[in-house]
Amino acid sequence: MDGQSSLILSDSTRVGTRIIESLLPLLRYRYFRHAATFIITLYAFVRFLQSQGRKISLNYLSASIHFDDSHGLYHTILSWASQRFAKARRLKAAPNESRQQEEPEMDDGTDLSEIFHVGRWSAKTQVYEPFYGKYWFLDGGRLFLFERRQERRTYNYFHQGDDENIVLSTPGRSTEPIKGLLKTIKDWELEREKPYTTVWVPRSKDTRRFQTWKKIAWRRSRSLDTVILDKKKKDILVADINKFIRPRTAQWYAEKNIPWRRGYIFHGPPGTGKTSFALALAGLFGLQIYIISLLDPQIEDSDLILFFNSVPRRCLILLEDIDSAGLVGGQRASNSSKNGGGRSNVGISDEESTGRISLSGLLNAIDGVASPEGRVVVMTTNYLDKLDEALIRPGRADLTVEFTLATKHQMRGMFTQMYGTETCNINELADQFVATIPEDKFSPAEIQNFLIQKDYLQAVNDIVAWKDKALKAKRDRELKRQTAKDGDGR
Ligand SMILES: Nc1ncnc2c1ncn2[C@@H]1O[C@H](COP(=O)(O)OP(=O)(O)OP(=O)(O)O)[C@@H](O)[C@H]1O
Repeated sequence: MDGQSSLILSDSTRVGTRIIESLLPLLRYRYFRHAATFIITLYAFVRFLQSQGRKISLNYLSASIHFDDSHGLYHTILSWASQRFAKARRLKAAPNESRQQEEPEMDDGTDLSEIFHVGRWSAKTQVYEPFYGKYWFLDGGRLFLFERRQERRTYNYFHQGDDENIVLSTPGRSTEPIKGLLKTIKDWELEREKPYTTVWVPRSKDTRRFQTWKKIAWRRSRSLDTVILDKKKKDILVADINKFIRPRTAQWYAEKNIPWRRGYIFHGPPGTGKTSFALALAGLFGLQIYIISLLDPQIEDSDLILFFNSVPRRCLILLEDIDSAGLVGGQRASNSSKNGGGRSNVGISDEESTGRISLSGLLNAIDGVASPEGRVVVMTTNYLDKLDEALIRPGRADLTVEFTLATKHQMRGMFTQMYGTETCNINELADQFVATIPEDKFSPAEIQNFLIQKDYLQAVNDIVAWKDKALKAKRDRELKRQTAKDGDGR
């Protein structure tokens, strides 16, 4: 420490000591002591009255609606509040990875040859939410309170976690004004350029006691136009869901005593758009998506029933790659293993199997008595012919939709979609592009992967070389597979 700073320190110590010394005589006066005690007591009393008054007014003189974070509207309200209280003094940096918010459309400031540093960029594009606490505001001349709370939950001896909820309150005894506010918030959400889809997956086994599902994403809905399919197939499915989810249909099912449920099977090679189409359908109809992986070792038959029973009334349940879950041929995995067939995850024995789902367990969950009405189940598979008849019978799978390797129509659509905004003769270039690639050889995912690396001229110029190389690679892989199979057979 240099001489100057030690001088300042000793000066301030001396001043402090002098103040205390000058106050000491005052404390000797009785009246002063009484006055000080009175002021402190009065202050504590006023604070007590204030807090009690607040409690009484919130509990008895106000109406409120609570939303926990598993509620479909939770993120809509939070997102609305983030805009409304953007200037609040205490904000919380939104966990971008879980919210999957829209990326701010700002220039990243670097050209393609420079290294783009995600950390530096994301520091500039951080999204904020109101911090936990209370926020009073006026809407339509009425006073409201938005409260964001965090509550510690003990799931079991080893596991604790934080659950969040939002409470909207208003003075008075009726919740109607809050419902009116919620309508405003919903309209605000609808008026946003593109709607969002909420994606849920099951919580881990230890934390399922209080809530079954965990939100993993809240993302912009994929537009149906971006999944390029045969128009007829698309129209049939869209019309089917559109009819199914209407209240009138629900009533009809109830009158006829038929369970109001719908199931679809999407089958086809990998990368042909099965998952993308399911997501786009959910976005189109405003359905939340619940994804169940039958390969999850933490999922047993009883869990499946719990999952199906705890989804909301109208939603889309996505059961992906249903053929790879040990359900092939209606038997547990062990049988296919003993027969030596199938892919590795199918061909595991019961003892080795980490998956604990049986076909009957899955069928029970789908048809369960307590399974909610109005849900749409989409099952995806690469191998329709390997599925058990029981799974694909009408009632469980009402429509079966085939997804094929890219047709000329699809390749054309993908090309125009990729470069449609460029100033070029898009139709002519698309014709040129499509003329060079054979149909039914590449998946739309492969075509997409090629296109995203090129501009429109490169795409047209490089497609022949790419096609030859890709076809050769496919032939080589097939040859290797065949040789390995022949070797095993010997
Ligand atoms: N028909 C299509 N139209 C537009 N894009 C497509 C189409 N099919 C696939 N894609 C693109 O390919 C990628 C993979 O698609 P997706 O995951 O939907 O395929 P999938 O059939 O579900 O594959 P898998 O059977 O391996 O699960 C996505 O990025 C998607 O945009």
